[in-house]
Amino acid sequence: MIKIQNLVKRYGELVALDHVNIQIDEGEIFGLLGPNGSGKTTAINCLLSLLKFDKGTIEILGKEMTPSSYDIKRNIGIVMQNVAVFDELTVYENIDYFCGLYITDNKKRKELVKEAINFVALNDFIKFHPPKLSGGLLRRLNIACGIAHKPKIIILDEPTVAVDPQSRNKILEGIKKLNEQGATIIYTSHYMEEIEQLCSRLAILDKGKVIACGTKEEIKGMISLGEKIVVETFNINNSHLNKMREIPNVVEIEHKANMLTVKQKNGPSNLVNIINFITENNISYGKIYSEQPTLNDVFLEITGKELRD
Ligand SMILES: Nc1ncnc2c1ncn2[C@@H]1O[C@H](COP(=O)(O)OP(=O)(O)OP(=O)(O)O)[C@@H](O)[C@H]1O
Repeated sequence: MIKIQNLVKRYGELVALDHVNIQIDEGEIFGLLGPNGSGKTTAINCLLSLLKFDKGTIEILGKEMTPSSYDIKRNIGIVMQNVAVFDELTVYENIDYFCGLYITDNKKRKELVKEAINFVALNDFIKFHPPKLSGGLLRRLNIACGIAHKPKIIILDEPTVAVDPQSRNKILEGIKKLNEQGATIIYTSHYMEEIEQLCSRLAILDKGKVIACGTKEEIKGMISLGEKIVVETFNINNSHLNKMREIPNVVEIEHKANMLTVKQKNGPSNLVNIINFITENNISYGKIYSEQPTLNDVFLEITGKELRD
């Protein structure tokens, strides 16, 4: 569906995209994850030919994307980071206007607008003007305007920023539904939980570079951290902690407020080893559980900093 090769974009001295390679297949929900300023919006704007870039090629639906590729653009729905609707038009009129840019048949457009309104659950607000809507409802209107014409590719640039949890869930459910109906989705976010929940594959961007790309499992497999074992303990001392560091696969130990976190490399009996140590040393414990690495752990191990620094 989309092939980005060796994309370089500079703003003066700043290299905003540094030889980015990404391929997105039909039917995927592809996540672009990265901290603020990592280049997500720049990548989207290059993809849409809204920005000129310095080097590289972009193909969409098998053809080179250029500013005048209207046949390709007709197949793309875009939901920008900043809400872009007309305050003078009602909810209904806004969706009808954006849909009308692509669909000229009045009857068909009416059906599509109705469908989009149902889809984002704005039925009770169709006569409202945007300034009267809450932040979450406004974002839902923005989405309806971007998707009403049923495009093959839908690009959403951080659509849940500053949205209440209820609207956020509705937006995420809606994106899954659009994908089930056949749309290929590109979703940018700096929330790793959303990307984990939604996306089949993802690329992690940092300072304009793709530092990891693949399925969640592939990306988590790139790092040495296998799992984190967390134990609620009450009488553990420094001598115990030092001995635990010698248990096979243990790479890091932290003990804070009665919670012991043991980071381990992949291994067959990590949890058993920790439980055995605790019981053999008469350490009293409450909860004990094992956590798989998160995308933040991947980011931390590769870049040395937290995703949300
Ligand atoms: N028009 C511009 N002129 C100069 N620098 C820019 C311009 N637009 C973006 N940048 C810089 O390019 C880098 C990438 O910005 P971009 O907006 O693409 O990142 P982002 O990952 O989308 O961030 P955010 O999550 O904050 O939207 C940042 O360092 C930003 O300051």
